[in-house]
Amino acid sequence: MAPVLILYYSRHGATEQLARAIGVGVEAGGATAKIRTVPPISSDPDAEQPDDPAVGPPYVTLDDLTGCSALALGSPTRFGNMAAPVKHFLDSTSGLWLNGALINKPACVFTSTSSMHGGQESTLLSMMLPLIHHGMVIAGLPYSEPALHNTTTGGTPYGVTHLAANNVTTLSSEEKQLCHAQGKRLAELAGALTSMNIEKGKAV
Ligand SMILES: Cc1cc2nc3c(=O)[nH]c(=O)nc-3n(C[C@H](O)[C@H](O)[C@H](O)COP(=O)(O)O)c2cc1C
Repeated sequence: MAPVLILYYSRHGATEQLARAIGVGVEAGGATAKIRTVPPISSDPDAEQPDDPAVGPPYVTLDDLTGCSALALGSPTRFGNMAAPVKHFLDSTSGLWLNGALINKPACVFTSTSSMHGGQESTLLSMMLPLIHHGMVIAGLPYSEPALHNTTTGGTPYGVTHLAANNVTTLSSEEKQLCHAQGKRLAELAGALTSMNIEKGKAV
C-alpha cells in the first residue's frame, strides 16, 4: 500500500510532536508513515521557495499528495484557524482537484493551541473543508477511545490536539494515546479503502 502522508506546519514544535506520534500509530496500523512539512510564507511575493530544512522532514511536493494512500494534516491554531503556510499549500492543489487525485482517500486533521478554549475545534473544522472539496473521507476519533473521556489536555472527536499551555510541546499521555489511535485508524481505513478499489472519477 502507498504510504500515509503526515503533513504539518509547526513553528515551535508542538504540532510536529503530534505528527510524529500519529506516525507511530500509522506504523502500528501496518502502513508506512511519510512525514513532510510546508515552508513558511515570505512577505516578499517574488521570494523563491527555500531549500529543505537542515533538520527534520523535507518540504512536501504535490506528488507526495498524489501518491499517498491517506493524509493526516496538521497546523498550529492561528486566531481559531489554520496557519497561513498550510492554507497557502492547499491553495496550490487545484490541479489535483481537477484530476480527482485525492477522491476517496481517508484524511484526518490535527492542531495545537496555547489555550484550552483557544479554537481547537474551529481550526480542525476549517482544515476539513478543503479536504472535503477534494473528495477525501474524513476520519475523526470515536468515543470508544477511553482517552477522549479522560483527557484534561488535548484530544477531540474532530481530531487529535495538543494543549501547549506555557509553550510546553511535550504531549500528555492522553494526547499520545489519541495520536496513536488516530494514526492506526487512518492506516486501517487506507488499507480498507485501497482494497475496495472504488471508482474515482474526476472533479470536472
Ligand atoms: C499569530 C498566532 C495566532 C495564534 N492564535 C491562537 C489561537 O487562536 N488560540 C490559541 O489557543 N493559540 C493561538 N496561538 C498559539 C499557537 O497556536 C500555539 O502556540 C501552538 O501550540 C503553536 O504550535 P507549534 O508549536 O506547532 O508552532 C497563536 C499563535 C500565533 C503566532
